Amino acid sequence: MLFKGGGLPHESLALQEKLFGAGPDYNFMTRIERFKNSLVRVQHFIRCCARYNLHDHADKKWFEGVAFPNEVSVLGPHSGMFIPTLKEQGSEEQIQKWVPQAEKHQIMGTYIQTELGHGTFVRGLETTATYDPKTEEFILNSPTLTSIKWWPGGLGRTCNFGIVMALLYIDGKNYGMHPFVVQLRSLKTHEPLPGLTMGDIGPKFGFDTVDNGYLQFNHFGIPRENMLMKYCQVLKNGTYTKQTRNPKFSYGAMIFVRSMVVYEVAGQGLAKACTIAIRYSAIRRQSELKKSRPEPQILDYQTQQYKLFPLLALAYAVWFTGVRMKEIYFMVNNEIKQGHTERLPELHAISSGLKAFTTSMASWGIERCRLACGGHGYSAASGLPKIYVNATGGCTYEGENTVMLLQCARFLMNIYGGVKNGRRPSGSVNYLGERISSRCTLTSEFTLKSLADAFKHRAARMIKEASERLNRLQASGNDPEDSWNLNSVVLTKAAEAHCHYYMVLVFESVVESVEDNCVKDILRQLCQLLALCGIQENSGDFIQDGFLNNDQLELVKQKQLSLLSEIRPNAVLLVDAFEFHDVQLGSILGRFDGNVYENLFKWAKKTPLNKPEDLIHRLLR
Ligand SMILES: CCCCCCCCC/C=C/C(=O)SCCNC(=O)CCNC(=O)[C@H](O)C(C)(C)COP(=O)(O)OP(=O)(O)OC[C@H]1O[C@@H](n2cnc3c(N)ncnc32)[C@H](O)[C@@H]1OP(=O)(O)O
Ligand SMILES: Cc1cc2nc3c(=O)[nH]c(=O)nc-3n(C[C@H](O)[C@H](O)[C@H](O)COP(=O)(O)OP(=O)(O)OC[C@H]3O[C@@H](n4cnc5c(N)ncnc54)[C@H](O)[C@@H]3O)c2cc1C
Repeated sequence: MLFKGGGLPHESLALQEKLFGAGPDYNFMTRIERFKNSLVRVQHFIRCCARYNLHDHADKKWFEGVAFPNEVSVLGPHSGMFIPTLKEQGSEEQIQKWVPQAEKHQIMGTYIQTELGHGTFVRGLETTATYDPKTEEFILNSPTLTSIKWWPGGLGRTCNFGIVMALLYIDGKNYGMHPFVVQLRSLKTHEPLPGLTMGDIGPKFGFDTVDNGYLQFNHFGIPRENMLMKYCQVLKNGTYTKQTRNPKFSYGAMIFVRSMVVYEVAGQGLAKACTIAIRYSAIRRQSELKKSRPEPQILDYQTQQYKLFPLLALAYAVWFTGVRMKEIYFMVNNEIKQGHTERLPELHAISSGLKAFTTSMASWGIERCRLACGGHGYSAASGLPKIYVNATGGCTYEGENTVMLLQCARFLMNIYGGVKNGRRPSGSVNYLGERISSRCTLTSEFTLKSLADAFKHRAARMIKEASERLNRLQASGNDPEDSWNLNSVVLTKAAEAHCHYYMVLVFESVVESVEDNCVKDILRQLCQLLALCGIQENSGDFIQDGFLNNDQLELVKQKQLSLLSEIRPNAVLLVDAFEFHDVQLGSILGRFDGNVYENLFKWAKKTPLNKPEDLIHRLLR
């Protein structure tokens, strides 16, 4: 790749230094300043991509990580949702009409689905698009207060286009949710078009650099050609035609982002937090390990290793799983483009499950990294608060995690039910076709195969028991909906167990694929630690059916603790291997040069509160 490893053109780094280092620091800005500063960088980013002929996706992603460290810019919804939806849901003519303009940033778009009153329940969304054959227009309207579009990124002030998800009505009949391309603002004045009320929804937990906004339609007309018509069409006379049986094709944008979130949000966020916490733990000396000996690196305390090394293993696991999730998405998406939709249900399930599982684990892990860094971890200078608020949004957007796990569970129940009726499962659920062996193959050697088999056993057992409990609830007189709700905690745990097994399996396959024996051994240690911690933290799942006994759990704990000291010598190298540039990390604690104290002091002295002309200073005189 052109830039991987910091070959960024000097001026961009200078800009970054100015914007992030020498110039006004992100942490010292107000929300409005952060938003405006982000727009300056968006313009610079777009110019640099043109100037350096940056087209490779990985290069642009790397450069984005430098230009927008641990933050989402308006390019997120534009490139991550608006353009992919045009490409996936638009007809050839529509793609030709809008994609070139969007890719040249002549129009900036977002994905407008969520409303004040509904986010999870897409079928409950209320915005309407009523076809008028006389004018050959769709009339978009927000019929209620709760139907006001709410949350879309870039909607508040920036974007002048959007893909609006609305209920299609023709002759009074509701055809369900469909995507519509809507121009929101004048391309000359940037003012909202007549019939639209728009604005920013106000300060949030994070995402300061994105103007998440609201949009209210007041009988707003758009041309018939603006409904994305790859899979279904509305003819001039109002006739509705469709080329697919699957009504969920209009949900495609969500699968795409969920599939990307695993690597881009969970993987990157946790890997950065581990880099900061482990580098800092190698710098920080504190307390006394041995009488009259110098203060040790805090990374030499077993408790510090116990906090951080399982997270390092998890960061590698989520990173590898995110890479695999992207591969699967593009593979299945290509199949769908050729008309083979058989694997769409599995893609929906695994992307929903892994998005939920990995963003939850990453949020928990990033916070644990902060806690391991003492007071300086609590400072904005650590970069950890910004990494946290950016990553944890992923637990909510693109489908709240609980709801996503239930979607995954729904697929698992369908598959398990099919197995009982003689259907052979394949892909990520092929193990559900195997007989569940109750014999545990775990030995003190803890081979990756035996560890993966333990997680396979746990997932298969929990899915089987969730299915049986669902049947019992129905057999005892509950209707299917109540039975599902009364079983939903068990169902989410079965989905988590499935995702956990999938992640261990991916990690095992990566380790086995490594040729260099030294690297293989180190990655094997991380994979073992990931699995052993998973067993330890969910031991109830492994002993409930007698699969593991207390003696084996004791062996698990001993091996887990011995791995900590085995990993210690390579810990810093393992985070350096993520190759984050200091600008991407945005952390004084995690600086590659380790020069923490001097830069922490310099940074603090720059804080606006220390400016002599500052108001408080005058008040204190
Ligand atoms: C990168 C870095 C970024 C970084 C930048 C990120 C910036 C933030 C961007 C954020 C953008 C957003 O949040 S955009 C808004 C995101 N919103 C959401 O994700 C809403 C979440 N809710 C939903 O997706 C839906 O409501 C869902 C929960 C799936 C339920 O949908 P329905 O009620 O229509 O469907 P159900 O009745 O549950 O299921 C009916 C069948 O349809 C199937 N089904 C459901 N959804 C399906 C789907 N998408 N594809 C295929 N099939 C699907 C089910 O498996 C069932 O199959 P059978 O079992 O075989 O019948
Ligand atoms: C940072 C950020 C960026 C966003 N960007 C966009 C965007 O660009 N475009 C866009 O359209 N939207 C966007 N969203 C909105 C996002 O998609 C919704 O917030 C999300 O889908 C959840 O819907 P909701 O907020 O209405 O929560 P609700 O659906 O009201 O859920 C609230 C809680 O209720 C519970 N719950 C809900 N349904 C169920 C169920 N079926 N079973 C069990 N429990 C349930 C869950 O605990 C859930 O957390 C963004 C949100 C955030 C936070």
